[in-house]
Amino acid sequence: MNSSETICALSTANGMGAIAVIRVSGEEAIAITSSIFSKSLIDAPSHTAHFGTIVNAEGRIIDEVLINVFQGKKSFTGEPTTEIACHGSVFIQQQIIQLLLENGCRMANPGEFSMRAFFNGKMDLSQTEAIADLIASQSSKAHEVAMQQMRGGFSNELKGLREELINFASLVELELDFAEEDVEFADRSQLKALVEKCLKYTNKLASSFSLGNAIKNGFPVAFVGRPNAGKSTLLNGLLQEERAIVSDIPGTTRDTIEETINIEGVSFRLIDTAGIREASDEIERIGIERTHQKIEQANTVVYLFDALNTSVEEVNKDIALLPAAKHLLVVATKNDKIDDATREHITTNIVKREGVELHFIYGKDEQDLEKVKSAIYEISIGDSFDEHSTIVTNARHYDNLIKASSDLEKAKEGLETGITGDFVAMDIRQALYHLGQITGEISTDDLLGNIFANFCIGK
Ligand SMILES: Nc1nc2c(c(=O)[nH]1)N(C=O)[C@@H](CNc1ccc(C(=O)N[C@@H](CCC(=O)O)C(=O)O)cc1)CN2
Ligand SMILES: Nc1nc2c(ncn2[C@@H]2O[C@H](COP(=O)(O)OP(=O)(O)OP(=O)(O)O)[C@@H](O)[C@H]2O)c(=O)[nH]1
Ligand SMILES: [K+]
Ligand SMILES: [Mg+2]
Repeated sequence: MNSSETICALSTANGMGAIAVIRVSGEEAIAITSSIFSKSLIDAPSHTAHFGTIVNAEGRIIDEVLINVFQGKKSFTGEPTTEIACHGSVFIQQQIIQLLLENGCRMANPGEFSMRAFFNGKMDLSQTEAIADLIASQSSKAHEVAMQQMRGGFSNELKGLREELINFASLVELELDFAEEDVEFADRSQLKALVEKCLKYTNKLASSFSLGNAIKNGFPVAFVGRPNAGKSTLLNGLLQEERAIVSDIPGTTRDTIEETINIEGVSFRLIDTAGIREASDEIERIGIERTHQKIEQANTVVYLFDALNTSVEEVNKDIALLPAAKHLLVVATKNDKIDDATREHITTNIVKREGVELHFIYGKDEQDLEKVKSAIYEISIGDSFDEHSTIVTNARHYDNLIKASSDLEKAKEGLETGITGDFVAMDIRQALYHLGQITGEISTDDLLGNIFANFCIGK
C-alpha cells in the first residue's frame, strides 16, 4: 500500500439509484477534484458542500454535482477527502472516475479508505472491522453490537489493560538488568492481582463469543422429529408463508429447508428437516443423514411430536437420543385433536431434561405460534445479554482472546510457583502480543491484507 497516492472509488451501490457518491482521498484529493470541477475547492472550508458541474477534457458537461470537502486530517480517512455526489447513471459514474484517474488518482482497493483511517489513527483495527459488520448487519441486535464495537467498545478497555501489563512487564524486565543485586521493582502480589484481573476480563469476553457469533450470523434452530410431526407446518406458520410442502404423507420433507426470521431484534435461522425414521429409499436416507448434521450444527433444537399418534415412550426414546449440549424445546403438535386426559398423560409422563419446556400447539394457531416464538427466543438467548455487557462477534478476536488467556494463565502459575522473572515477563509479553493483535497495535501485512480484502470497494 502506498498512502501517498490519492485514491478514488464509487462508495454507493453499483447500478441504479438516483444519486451515487464517488469518494476521493489523499494529499491531492482536493486539487484533483478541483481540476475536473467548475470551481476551485482548494480554499473551501472543511465540511462544506459545493454545487457545480463536472466538465470533461473536451469541455462537455458530464453532470451537475454536489461535492463535500474535508480538509487536512478532518475526515473519515484522516486525509484530505472529497465526495462527489452525482446522478446515479452508470455512464456518469464511469466518466467521473475516468476523469479522476486521468488527473492523478488511482482506483482504491477494497477497504482501502478504512485501512487509511486505521493507519491515520482514526480507528483501531477492531473498530474498523466493526464497520464491515455494521454494513452487513440485518437485525437490531447485530446492529447494536457492531455499533458498540465501532464506537470503541472493548478496544478502550483492552488498551487500558495492555498499558498496565506493559508497565509491569517493563518493571520485571528491568529487574533482569540488575540480576546480581536481587532487587524487585515489580510488586509480586500486585502483579498477580493485575494478571488475575486481566484473566477474568479476557475469559469473560471469550465466553461471549458463542452468543456474539450467533447474533452476527443468526441462531441456527433445527426442527426435528418423526415424519408427520408437524415440523413443516410450524415452519410455515412462523414464516407466515407456504415455504415448505405440507402433506399427510410421512416423509414429505426430504431435504433441509432454511429460512431466517427475526424475533425481538435477533435473527434466527429456522431449519426444517426430514422426519427421522427407518428410511424407505436412498434419497430419504440421505435426507435423514442431513437432519443429523443439522442437529449437530444447531444452537437450539425444537423436537416436535404428534400428540395424538405418538406414545410417550417413543417421545422419551427420541429425546434421550438428542445431543445433551443443545438448547432444547419440546413441542407437542395437534393439540386441537387431543383431549385433556391425553394432555395430562403426556405432561406427567414425559421425562423432561432440566430446564426443558413442553408446549402444546395447534400449528396454525396465531397465539400458539407466538408462544413458540417466545420460547425459541428464551431458550436460545434467555438473559445472556445481561450477562455480557461487551459481546465479541469476531472469530479473529475470539482466537486472540483464547491465546491471551492461556498466556496469562501461565504467567499466573509462574507467579504462584515463584518462577524467575524472565519467564513471567515472557508470558506477559505473549499475552500483550495477542491482545495487541485485536486492536491492531500489533499487526502484520498479512493480517491487514486479509481483513481489508473482505471489505467492499469504496469503504
Ligand atoms: N457522506 C458520508 N457519509 C458517511 C460517511 C462518509 O465518509 N461520508 N461515513 C463513513 O464511514 C459514515 C460517517 N462517518 C464519518 C466519520 C468521520 C467523519 C469526519 O469528518 N471526521 C472528522 C471530523 C469529526 C468532527 O467534526 O467531529 C475527524 O475525525 O476529524 C465523517 C464521517 C457514514 N456516513
Ligand atoms: N390437526 C392438526 N394437524 C396438523 C398439525 N400440524 C400438522 N398437521 C398436519 O399433519 C400433517 C403432517 O404435517 P407436516 O407439517 O407435513 O409434518 P412434517 O413433520 O413436516 O412431516 P415430514 O416432512 O413428512 O417429516 C399435515 O397433514 C398437516 O396438515 C396440527 O397442529 N393440528
Ligand atoms: K408430512
Ligand atoms: Mg416436513
